[in-house]
Amino acid sequence: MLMSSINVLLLGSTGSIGTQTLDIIRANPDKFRVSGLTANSNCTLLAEQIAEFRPPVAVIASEDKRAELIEKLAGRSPQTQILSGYDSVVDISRELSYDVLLNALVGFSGFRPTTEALKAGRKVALANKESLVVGGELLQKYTKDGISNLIPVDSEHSAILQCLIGEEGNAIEKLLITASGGPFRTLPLDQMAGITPERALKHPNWSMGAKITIDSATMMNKGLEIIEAYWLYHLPLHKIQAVIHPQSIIHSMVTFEDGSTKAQMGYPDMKVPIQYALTWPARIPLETPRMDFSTLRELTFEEVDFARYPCLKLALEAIDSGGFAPAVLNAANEIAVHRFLNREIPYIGIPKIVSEALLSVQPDSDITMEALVAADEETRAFAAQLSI
Ligand SMILES: NC(=O)C1=CN([C@@H]2O[C@H](COP(=O)(O)OP(=O)(O)OC[C@H]3O[C@@H](n4cnc5c(N)ncnc54)[C@H](OP(=O)(O)O)[C@@H]3O)[C@@H](O)[C@H]2O)C=CC1
Ligand SMILES: CC(=O)[C@@H](O)[C@H](O)COP(=O)(O)O
Ligand SMILES: [Mn+2]
Repeated sequence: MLMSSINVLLLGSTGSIGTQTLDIIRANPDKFRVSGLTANSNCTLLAEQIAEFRPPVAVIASEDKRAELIEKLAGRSPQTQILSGYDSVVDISRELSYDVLLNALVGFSGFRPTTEALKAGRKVALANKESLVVGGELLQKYTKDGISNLIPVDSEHSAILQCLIGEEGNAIEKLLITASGGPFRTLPLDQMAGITPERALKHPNWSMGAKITIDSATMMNKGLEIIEAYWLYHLPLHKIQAVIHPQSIIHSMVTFEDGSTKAQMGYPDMKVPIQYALTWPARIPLETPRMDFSTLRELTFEEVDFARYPCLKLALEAIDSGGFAPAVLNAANEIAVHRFLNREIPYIGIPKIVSEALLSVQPDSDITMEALVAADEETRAFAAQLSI
């Protein structure tokens, strides 16, 4: 039972996770308050959200959208301080008064806010898996005992967290991270070159932002999630395995040393892990379809074929190499996905760019936030000019 309301700073409020988080907050006005909202450039939706939730602070990261935001808001929430610029997103993560920061930014843009919040001893509910991919090693310094101040929103990592309740002190033999396999799980390999952005953006089970939807198709998403699990749950890599489960009903599983395997299930709905991350370790009611086992026909599983999903292999190699390799992997992937969506490169160009970047960009310094930012920039420049 929650005793008092939870003040949420929501970064990326206009995105897929951001809007679903606001649905949860709207449904529970006595349990949650909004401390701050941020968007990149969608000032129309941000203005509506500010008018509805009346937060003390809101940030539009694109400086040139500030005037438009204020015009659209038309004085509907005079108590909200309007800031602009990406640095303001980082600053409020460190300085604002709130109980939990929900990081629903996409890509590298989430890394600095997560780092600053954790460094300042704040609690972070993390959807932005890229924060841990880029900076897992650095962030270890700022996380307390395990995940008490860093709570996963990602459905697989939430599933693992739920499986681990009551298992303190019991050794884990394996984490099984489920993957849908994306829209091209059964496509003949010789047809991969012709995949269009429209087809790749049709995820079989989940409705999500564009970047993660392409990552799901290539299974880079599962690679990022294995790295995320590595830093969250502190297990050697050989104990973290991806398994294809096309129905996305089992969100992940944990096998213990006595051979018992726990699985967390539910129809695909991100509101479940978002709400759980906000209220953890408590649960509160949520209106979402309940599992109906009388209509559930099959739960199937397949091994991952690296020839079909080379991005997953690259991600495993990057975390095995350590150092800056995961940051290079992430930056190159972001640029490659962007170029694919812009029709500059074919679908099969995505792993080519990532692989070239991993071979070519090799920063050599201590891992600090500044060095990771520099590695990200260097890799982006490299990946943007690579001809495929
Ligand atoms: N969607 C899902 O179901 C799931 C998502 N995740 C993870 O959650 C994160 C968010 O994903 P998703 O909601 O799908 O992404 P979306 O693209 O839908 O939303 C991204 C949000 O971040 C803002 N944003 C984008 N770039 C910047 C930037 N450079 N500076 C500041 N703000 C920025 C966007 O603002 P604007 O709208 O103005 O562009 C938007 O509010 C990702 O890390 C993803 O991997 C994990 C599991 C499931
Ligand atoms: C909902 C969620 O957590 C996504 O990360 C999802 O897992 C993507 O689906 P894939 O299993 O296809 O990567
Ligand atoms: Mn996931």
